[in-house]
Order: sequence, then C-alpha cells, then structure tokens
Amino acid sequence: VLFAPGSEPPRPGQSPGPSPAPGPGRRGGRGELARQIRARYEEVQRYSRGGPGPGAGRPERRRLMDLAPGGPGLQRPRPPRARPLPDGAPGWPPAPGPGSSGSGPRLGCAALRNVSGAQYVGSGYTKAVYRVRLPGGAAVALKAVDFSGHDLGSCVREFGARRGCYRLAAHKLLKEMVLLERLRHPNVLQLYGYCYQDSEDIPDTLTTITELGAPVEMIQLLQTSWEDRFRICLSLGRLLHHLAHSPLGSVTLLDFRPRQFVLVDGELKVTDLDDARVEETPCTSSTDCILEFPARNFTLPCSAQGWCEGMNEKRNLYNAYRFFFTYLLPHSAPHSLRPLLDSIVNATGELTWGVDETLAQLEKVLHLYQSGQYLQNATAGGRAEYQRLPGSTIPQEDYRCWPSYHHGSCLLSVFNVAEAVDVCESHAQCQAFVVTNQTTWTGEPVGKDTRREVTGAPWKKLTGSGPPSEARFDEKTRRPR
Ligand SMILES: Nc1ncnc2c1ncn2[C@@H]1O[C@H](COP(=O)(O)OP(=O)(O)OP(=O)(O)O)[C@@H](O)[C@H]1O
Repeated sequence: VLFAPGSEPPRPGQSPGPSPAPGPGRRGGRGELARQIRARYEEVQRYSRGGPGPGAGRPERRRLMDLAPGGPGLQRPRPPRARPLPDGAPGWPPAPGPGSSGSGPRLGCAALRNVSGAQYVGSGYTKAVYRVRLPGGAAVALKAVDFSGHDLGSCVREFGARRGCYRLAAHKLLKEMVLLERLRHPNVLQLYGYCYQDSEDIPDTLTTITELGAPVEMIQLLQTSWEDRFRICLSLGRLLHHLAHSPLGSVTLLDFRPRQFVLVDGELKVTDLDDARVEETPCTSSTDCILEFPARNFTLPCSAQGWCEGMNEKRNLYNAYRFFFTYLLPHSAPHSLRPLLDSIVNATGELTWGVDETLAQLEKVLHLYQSGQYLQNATAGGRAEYQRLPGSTIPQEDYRCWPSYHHGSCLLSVFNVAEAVDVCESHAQCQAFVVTNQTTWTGEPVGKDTRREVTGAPWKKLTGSGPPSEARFDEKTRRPR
C-alpha cells in the first residue's frame, strides 16, 4: 500500500518488530529507545504545528502564528490513526504528520513508480541520497534513511530493535521534511513530495523527493570566479536572514558544514535540516551564554527574559564566516570592493554585526557590483587604444586565463567595454576581445578573448598605424567613440 500526499490516509502504525530484552551492553533497552522516539516525535510535532518553541523569543511572531491556525504548516487534516508501540513510543507513520493541502508538497509514491537512472549521490550518518529521473524527464533527489548507515547501525547494536531504530532515524528525515516545508525560501531546498512505502522488512519507510543539487565542493569553489563565489556568500546571507526571522522563530543549524548545503544553478541551498533547532538557550547570567567554536569562544548577553540573546543567529553567522566568508569573499575580488568585503569578513569573524547588518552589507556589495560603481576609481590613461572591427575575426589563438568561465579560453565577466580594456591590458597575451551577449547571474556581459566568438564585433588593440577606425575606445570617457 502506498500513501500519496493528499490522496490516501496514512496507514495505521505497524505492530512493533521483534523486541529482545536488553542484552549485555545494551543501555536502557527498549524503554530508552521509546523515550528517544517520543522526544523526536514531539519535536516534529512542534515544528509541524506552528509557532516558535520555548525561548524562541519574539512574542509578536508567536502571536501571529496563533492567529493563523492551519496556516502554512504540514498538518494532516485527519485524526491520528497511527498506533503507538506497546512501550509508549508513538506509532509510525506519525499523525498528524506531513500532509498536503493547497501549496504543500505535490509529488507522492505515484511519481516514484517509473523513475529511471537511479544514481547514488551521497550519504551522511543517517540518510542516503539518490538522483533519479522522473517519467517527465526532470531529475530529482530522493532521500531515505540509510539502512547501512552509521545511525541505524549503532542504534540496532545498542537496542537490537530494527523497526524501532528505523523509526528513530526516520523521525530525523521527517523533521527535515517538515522544516523544508515550513521554512520555504529560495535558499532552502525545495521539497517536492514524499512517499511511504514498504522496504525490505520495514513497513512504511519514508522517502522524500526534493530538488536536486550538487554537493558543495570547497576546493572547486576556490577555483571559480569571484562573482560566483560572492553569489554563494550572498545566498548564505539571505538564508541566514530568513532563518533568523522565520515563522518558527530564530532557527540555528547545529551542524553547519559545507556538506549540509548544495548548489542549484549556482545558488546555495540548505538541504540537511535534521540538526536545526529553534529553541534559544535558557540562562540566568551571561556565563550561561558561551558560544563555543574550535578556535574561539564568545560570551553573549543573557536577556531579562532568561534567554541568551541572539545565540541562534550568531552561531549561524560565525559558522558562515569560518566555513564560507573567510575563504570565498575577499579572494580575487574587484579591488575597490576589498575594504567593504574585508569589513564583512572581520565583523562576522568578531560577531560585531548581526545577520541583518551582514545581509545589508552583502546587498550593498551586490549593488556596487551590478551598477558598475565598483569601477569608478579605475585609472584610465596610458593605455593602448582599441578599435572595433565589425564583421572581422582576430587571427590568433585563444589563450587561457584564470578564473575563466571556459576551460580552453579566457572567458571573463566584465561590466562594460572599459573594464574589458582594463582586463585585456592586464593580460600580456591579450591582443583583442569580444563582448558577447551572454550575461552572468548579476547581469554582467561576458567578454571573451576569442576570434571564434560571433555575437559581437571584436575590439582589437591598436598597434601603431592601423586602418582608420570604425569606432575607437576613448580612454577619457571610457566609451567607444
Ligand atoms: N538534494 C540534494 N541534491 C544533491 N545532493 C544532496 C541533496 N541532499 C543531500 N545531498 C548530499 O547527500 C549527502 C547526505 O545528505 P544529508 O546531509 O541529508 O545526510 P545526513 O545523514 O543527515 O548527513 P550528516 O551525517 O552530514 O548529517 C549530503 O552531504 C549532500 O552532499
């Protein structure tokens, strides 16, 4: 029996699997396992139902959620049908659990019946991810509990209860699914749907269907253009801003490593949300509010309400600094943007700004870049003149440069012809360039040093007595003349 969202009701919970008595080396036995399942179940329920948990602060947001019962949550309209395990663990599939109403996830088990080209993508402690092609041709990611993963394996070794351990691990996937849906944002991986189906000896295993991304490879990122690396930092800034102001309260990612993110068309998106937390840390004084990282600690203030102020948001921010900003932001950035970028790196490294200010500064960088203002202080003069040669080609080979959008030639993004001239002047091999009609994500045209390019007339460097110019580049006005 398959359960497609919005169609059939969930199956009642299954009877518990074999339940050996706690053996030697098994701590706590099945009572402990049931307790852990219940704790995870209750957490999922909290996120599924709505507003911020205890300590999430921001009472105005809590009130708003209270006014909107059944808002954008994932509640199933049906009453719970799942049966609990005899030892008190909640049943599976959980109810009310993820469901679909209106704008919720759309794909269900039917979508998985004729998938093709399944490929393993990656796995962590708990889950394994596969890439498949749907009958319509779209590629999606399927995520499920990894039966040979560390989490399930260590639980079975400890409790000797495979089904119970499956439920425990599956609640992580369920939590992730609920959060993906509740935290919808361009930088949160999109949940397309889910399916409960029997698998091996386990009934009702959960598979989530999401947008497919490419795992973040830091080494690769360091080899891309500054513009693309800045895009990742800006995506992250926008994501952290969203998490700090989410409908659930301020969400922190306890496990914040590059592998928790994927790239979708150059945008960074968070995929692994099973370690996200909304509750702020309770405190009686600031000595309870120590944010610890391997290389340094921060002490945050304890609010009058007894919560560490901004701890969730600052944890995210410092992690963004140490895993992303410090490597990706300043390196080979346009010269005039360096001071601003350095101040972003420094302020996040010292936690002197919150998420709002950090995002405002990142957006400012984007504005300066997109508007071409970062070129204002570029020095002109003392350069060769360039002549535009419509309908011609430049009889010389491409050369390679770094970082190029094209492997075999020098393809870079420039704001205008003036910047292309600057770039050409800074490369010893450059004799000419073509401004193409391709644009990058910021809208910058892409200039190429190639004679094979056909989308624009080449600009050729003048070497002494050239032919009369059809158009020349004026170094003073920095425009063609
Ligand atoms: N939608 C996706 N598209 C492509 N790759 C993905 C996607 N989701 C996850 N991955 C890759 O699969 C790996 C495992 O996924 P995930 O992080 O959710 O598992 P996990 O068991 O929670 O991992 P961890 O032990 O890091 O918590 C990730 O590191 C990521 O590289």
